[in-house]
Amino acid sequence: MASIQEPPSVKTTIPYVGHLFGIMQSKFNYFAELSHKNPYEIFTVNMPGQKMYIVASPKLIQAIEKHPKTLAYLPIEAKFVGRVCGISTAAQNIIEKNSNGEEDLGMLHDVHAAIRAPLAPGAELDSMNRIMIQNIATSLNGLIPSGESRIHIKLVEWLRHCVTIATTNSVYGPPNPFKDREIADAFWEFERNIFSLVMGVLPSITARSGIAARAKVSKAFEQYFKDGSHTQGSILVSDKYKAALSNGVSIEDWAPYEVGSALAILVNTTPTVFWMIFLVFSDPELLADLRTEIESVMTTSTENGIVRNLDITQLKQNCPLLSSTLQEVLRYRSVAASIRQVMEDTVLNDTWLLKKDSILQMPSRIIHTTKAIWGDDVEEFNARRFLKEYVPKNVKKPSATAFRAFGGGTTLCPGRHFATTEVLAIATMFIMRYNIAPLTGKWSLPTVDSTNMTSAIMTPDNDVEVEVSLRKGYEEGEWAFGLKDSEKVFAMDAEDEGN
Ligand code: HEM
Repeated sequence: MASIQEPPSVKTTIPYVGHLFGIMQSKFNYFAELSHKNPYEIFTVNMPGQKMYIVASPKLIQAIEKHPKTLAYLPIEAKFVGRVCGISTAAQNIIEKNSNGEEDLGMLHDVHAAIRAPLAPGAELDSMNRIMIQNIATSLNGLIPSGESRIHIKLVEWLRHCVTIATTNSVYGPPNPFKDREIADAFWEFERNIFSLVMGVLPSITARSGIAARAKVSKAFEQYFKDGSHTQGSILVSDKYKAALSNGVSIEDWAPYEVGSALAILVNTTPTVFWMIFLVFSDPELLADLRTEIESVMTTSTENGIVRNLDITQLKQNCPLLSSTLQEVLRYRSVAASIRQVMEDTVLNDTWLLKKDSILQMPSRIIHTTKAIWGDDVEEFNARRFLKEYVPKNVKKPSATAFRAFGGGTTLCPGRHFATTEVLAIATMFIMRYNIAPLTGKWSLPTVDSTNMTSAIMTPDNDVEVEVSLRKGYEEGEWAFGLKDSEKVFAMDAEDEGN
């Protein structure tokens, strides 16, 4: 039997002041570079007052997911929710009680169950998806004013507003607080300030504008719940609210918690759709191939004028290059941290001893940039990488578990079905309907240094100003989306395969 030992320590050169900085590092290349220089399947990074284990192997990640109670996520969320959301001590105590869902009890346990059910394939998800795609069609139908053939936009800003409105209208229903542009802008101001809020060092000075912005969105949510507006929203919003209230949380505390929850549903979709559009339009050959593929499933009716229909179910099932492109965008731009707290000494695979109170991280950036998994071209964007017939150079076909953009195990992103529908809807309509050209004349990949700790996808440091013009031959008529029921799961993540 192999000897049991703690993972080897690896020297770091950056000064850590706490594990929050460790989480930030997983957003950039730091841990990936460290891991590629020290090819262990798991290693230890010692920080003052905090030991952190960094995992670099998909096989070991699978072993970790088998210990959801001892290698747990919810106690970490319980610790930070107060700082992110600014809730009362009474509510913080409720959240921390049974935070690991002991005996299936506890507020976080109940809220998480209320999140997962409506976002799983079924009638609830279908109804949210339909509202979302309807809103996207409205935004895109109004992008170029009637009678004009082109417009200049800031791509990130435009996409962020389109995604914010489509997602929140679908979650919060007609009385959606985000419909008020001031509330939506305040939410994004709060998001920009998350790191200072979580750090908690003199927040009234370092996170002043974030606190004010959060209070503004929170007030709007307080009114929303007091008016009973959640009864007009999705089951997602009303069941979460019921779960919180039944655990004794007040409306005044649930409102700021809801602001924090909105981070999960909003922060990753805009950068994903931005990179998808950027990477497709900057590669004319890929753009042409995608247009041919999507054209084969697009239908056009002329009964009441020209109406072009993009059926999302068809796109997901019958456009392999489109699916592969989205998966590769997610692989190439993912910076998910996937954090766990070690609740008690745990031995993995009869080999690695993980000590109680340590933090465990499974950064997607390490797995997604390992040559031994993906091949020598791992650093490049290759839209064909996920096609069934694609043969990578110098390596076996990567195991599906090496795709970590939606995390995995107990924290596998429950919004992945909704998110892939949203990204595909926006991206395919841009691809089929418009030409896009950067105003600088050149597609230059933006840097991503300001990527925030809440983001699982790199966010561009600068916006990209583009000219969007109507595509020749597609100037006339209306555009719409179709969506059949989601009984058949679209398996973009290995954990959905076999459904
Ligand atoms: C392309 C867009 C998206 C990406 C890449 C993404 C990715 C992720 C990742 C990596 C996690 C953490 C997993 C882990 O720690 O192992 C996560 C968590 C989560 N995501 Fe997503 N997400 C996206 C969109 C969405 C959307 C649209 C929703 C809701 C409608 C959503 C809801 C959530 C929730 C509620 C969690 C927390 C789950 C938990 O704590 O157990 N996500 N997401």
